[in-house]
Amino acid sequence: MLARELDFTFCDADSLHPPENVERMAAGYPLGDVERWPWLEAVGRYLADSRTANRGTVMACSALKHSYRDALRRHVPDAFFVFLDGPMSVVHQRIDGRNHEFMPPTLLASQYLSLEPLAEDERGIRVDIEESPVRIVDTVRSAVAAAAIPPALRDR
Ligand SMILES: Nc1ncnc2c1ncn2[C@@H]1O[C@H](COP(=O)(O)OP(=O)(O)O)[C@@H](O)[C@H]1O
Ligand SMILES: O=C(O)[C@H](O)[C@@H](O)[C@H](O)[C@H](O)COP(=O)(O)O
Repeated sequence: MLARELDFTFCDADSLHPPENVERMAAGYPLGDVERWPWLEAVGRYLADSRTANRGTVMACSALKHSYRDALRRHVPDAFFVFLDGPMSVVHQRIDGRNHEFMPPTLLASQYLSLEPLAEDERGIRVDIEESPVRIVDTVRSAVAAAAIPPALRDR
């Protein structure tokens, strides 16, 4: 939805996991840093290639830790992160009600344990997942547009 509004391409980072990561998650085991680094590199490369092709991309990605986002920023330094924030109970309810190719709902708790919210020094925005999708897209679109204005020209 956001990609459509921005006229960007969309990619789900789930599609960039190597098969062994997919097998691991499907078997109910959480990934660790070791398994995530090659995946994050693939995500970063995808974003850098999009940039080279002058194409904006919305990447749906569980870039849970600051260090993971640093890895992505090494490929695309001005990446804008949208932190979809909300209580675990809400996410639990939602993923219980969906069909996912490989992620069992039992892995959710470990995702929250790894989660590091966006820090002050990170380019991006936090949005509340209990808002409607339309409202979230609107908020993000405005934030992306505002972030595109050079700091020296803001608030004039
Ligand atoms: N803002 C929202 N309000 C209500 N339901 C939502 C919202 N965002 C996502 N959902 C629902 O939550 C479920 C999980 O969403 P999904 O897009 O699969 O999440 P993920 O970000 O983990 O890929 C889906 O059924 C989706 O329709
Ligand atoms: O780093 C990880 O542990 C995985 O990337 C993991 O986060 C998985 O990809 C998603 O949780 C499942 O995909 P959804 O984003 O669709 O829930």
